[in-house]
Amino acid sequence: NDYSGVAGPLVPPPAGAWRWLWQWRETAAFLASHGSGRGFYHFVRTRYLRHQSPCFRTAVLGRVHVFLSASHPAASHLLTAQPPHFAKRYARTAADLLGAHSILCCTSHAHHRHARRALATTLFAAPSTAAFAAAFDRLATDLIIRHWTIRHQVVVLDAALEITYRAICEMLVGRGGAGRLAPLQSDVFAVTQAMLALPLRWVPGTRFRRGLAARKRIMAALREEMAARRHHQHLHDDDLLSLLMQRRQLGHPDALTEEQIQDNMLTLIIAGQVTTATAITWMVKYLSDNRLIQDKLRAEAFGLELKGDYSLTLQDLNGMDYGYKAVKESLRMATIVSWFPRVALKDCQVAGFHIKKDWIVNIDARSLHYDPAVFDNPTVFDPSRFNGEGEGDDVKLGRAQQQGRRLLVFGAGGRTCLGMNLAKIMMLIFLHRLLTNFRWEMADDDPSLEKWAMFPRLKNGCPILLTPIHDSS
Ligand code: HEM
Repeated sequence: NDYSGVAGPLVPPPAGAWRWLWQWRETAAFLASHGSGRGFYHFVRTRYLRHQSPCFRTAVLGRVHVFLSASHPAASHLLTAQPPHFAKRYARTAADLLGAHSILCCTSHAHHRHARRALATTLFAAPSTAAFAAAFDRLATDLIIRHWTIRHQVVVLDAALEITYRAICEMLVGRGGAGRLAPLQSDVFAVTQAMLALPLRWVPGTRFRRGLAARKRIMAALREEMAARRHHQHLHDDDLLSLLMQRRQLGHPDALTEEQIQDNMLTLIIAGQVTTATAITWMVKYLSDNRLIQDKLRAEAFGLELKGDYSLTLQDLNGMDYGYKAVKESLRMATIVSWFPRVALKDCQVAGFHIKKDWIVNIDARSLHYDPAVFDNPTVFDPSRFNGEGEGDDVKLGRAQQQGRRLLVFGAGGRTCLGMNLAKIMMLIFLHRLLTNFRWEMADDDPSLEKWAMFPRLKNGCPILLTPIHDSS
């Protein structure tokens, strides 16, 4: 699918009454691919093939959607230049579930800038990143060394969801507050599941209604936590909630309101937990399919010569050169967030295509990550494609540099993922602890994807058979 540079016509839909039929069929095909084991991207791939263009038009649930391959230069312009006539747009259901103030959903550039500055300056300061790595290492060690040692078979996705949830909650509300959020993991899951559901808010028992009810319980818990902190004047420095509440008390220019804080706490959990757990799961799967790479990574991990009951630091993670490449390659192959939606605020041209006001342009990262013109042998898991990426100069880019720079796993421009360093830290730590304690292989090779999942993931959750290192070496 090398479509870069090609600007074919944006095939118009049939006219008149046939258009309704076409819209209905497109929606039905989209929902059918979601509800099948092939995953929702099947819908997109088949349309690229049909239209033989980097851009095609479809209609889902009454909205016109344009898919634009991120291989096309116009796509990176849309992401990085953030032209004022485009705004980020998730489905209405996402805004209902995450809240009107969620950084993921706010469409106004000014509101977004304010929320992003408030969150980025508090959350991602260097000391909090080191503390986060230490907390995640404690959780991963507890899981892999203490719990997995007595098991022969484990399901990676379940375990990864559990520890990413706990790590993110601890970062947001501290270890004490995480106790209040711990019982709400199933509610967070219900909100995630509802994000792609049909918005049947008045029909009892629907996924969307369950998601809204779950959001209410999470918001109530966050309100209680904030009230308790205010009551006891209990605003420590070391978690995000305290920092945001302090700023509010002090009237800081980057302060968020109570509602903005609550919506964004939920957003960070949703944006960070399932994405990272899914990425960890795919990484484990790719490495069970590529045992030589698994062994090479293990050699690097043992070569770090960390002694005794060590805890991993950011400096240790910096030494995991091949590990880092494996993380990047897993992210490329899995492309957890397949496309990034933007809405046109007026009629305009994109890559020679006429786009009308209110159409959604989805910038498709997956087609870029599997484009052979950009990534050599894109269906092969090969961390060494990034060898030599940090070397050379900008004028004459080597192939590895080109491949590294075109990666779009965390988006680009002003809406780039706020948690990308945290996600990479979690993946590297998990990888290191698994490699240094076990060899593993898949216990069930069924490639089917989970139906109706927000991000593509294996239906079986990636069950693996573990062999402790000291038994097999
Ligand atoms: C492997 C894991 C992750 C992946 C693949 C991922 C991917 C992405 C992508 C592609 C975007 C941009 C979407 C767009 O432009 O439309 C994004 C945005 C975002 N991500 Fe992540 N993410 C991950 C983990 C995390 C974590 C751990 C957090 C925080 C705890 C997080 C918080 C956010 C936030 C707040 C945004 C919105 C940024 C904005 O709009 O300014 N993500 N993520």
